[in-house]
Amino acid sequence: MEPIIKIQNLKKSYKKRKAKEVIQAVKGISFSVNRGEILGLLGPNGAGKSTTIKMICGLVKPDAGTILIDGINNQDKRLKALNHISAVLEGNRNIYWRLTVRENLEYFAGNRGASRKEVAEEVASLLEKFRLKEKENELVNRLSRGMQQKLAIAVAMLANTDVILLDEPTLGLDVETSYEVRELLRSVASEYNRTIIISSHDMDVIQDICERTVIINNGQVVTDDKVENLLRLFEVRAYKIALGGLLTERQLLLLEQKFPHYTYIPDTFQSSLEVDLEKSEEIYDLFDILKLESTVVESIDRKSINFEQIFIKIVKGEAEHEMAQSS
Ligand SMILES: Nc1ncnc2c1ncn2[C@@H]1O[C@H](COP(=O)(O)OP(=O)(O)OP(=O)(O)O)[C@@H](O)[C@H]1O
Repeated sequence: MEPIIKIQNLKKSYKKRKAKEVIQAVKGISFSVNRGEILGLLGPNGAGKSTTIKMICGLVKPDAGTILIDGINNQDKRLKALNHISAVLEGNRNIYWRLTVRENLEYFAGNRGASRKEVAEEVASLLEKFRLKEKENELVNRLSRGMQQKLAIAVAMLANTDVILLDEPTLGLDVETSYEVRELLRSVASEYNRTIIISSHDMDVIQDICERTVIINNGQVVTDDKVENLLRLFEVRAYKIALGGLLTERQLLLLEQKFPHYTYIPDTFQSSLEVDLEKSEEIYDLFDILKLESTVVESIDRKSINFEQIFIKIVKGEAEHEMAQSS
């Protein structure tokens, strides 16, 4: 099936107002988004995520490259392409702060030209699904951040677009509401077959609900893979070893040469050593180094790695070997 969004070689530079300096925010980004998929768009601060999202929504004009939305070029046929997208960006500007929850839902449902009966049914179902019923007559500006966020997502759903773009959907939410929003997003994608693109710094949320992630760094895509694959790829050869004493200078030097990204926490009674192996066989090299000074190995465990740690490795460029071996 054709992807719902296809981005090819997208570029965008900004000119700084006073200085003559040009900032290349996006330097040739390409990726696709499949229908019904929840995709995480990640990257450190300033990587180019917001610029990319704004170009997809037609808020910023690219210098080069194409964005096809359901096969329609969003430069040539802007309105037709944008009919497929709704966005909940920073500050939830897609809802009216001086209207109540119910008024917002009725307004946006009515906007689509639905009949009174349809509007009433849809509003009732969304109030129920998003657990907003008890606050239906509350003004938006008096709601908690979590309630506002749920309403903003409900309103984005009302537009009936194929794609919903969300910028930091769980930012500032308490744990319980964050889980509720995650659950809602999962069901929006599966029950209503919507495609969701999430930009977030919360790796827990990404690991929890995204099937695939596109990681951007310095204006370029550095990883485009399923979350599951990345977790498997990185988990498999990370070891945590408890040692019955300290390592010597000589051992540390050899470790540095063989496993440049090792972590060593010295302790006279029980030191800890964490090593990422490129190949499983390298465990023997590690044992050779330990054997040199007859270091006692008290335990050896597979280190569990979460998505946040993987993200940091990828962004710091420490992941080249893992990525190269998987491709
Ligand atoms: N309107 C603008 N004028 C000038 N420079 C800009 C503008 N918008 C973004 N930039 C610059 O472009 C680069 C990419 O910014 P962008 O906001 O796309 O990154 P981001 O990945 O969304 O970052 P964050 O996670 O901090 O929101 C940054 O260096 C930023 O300072």
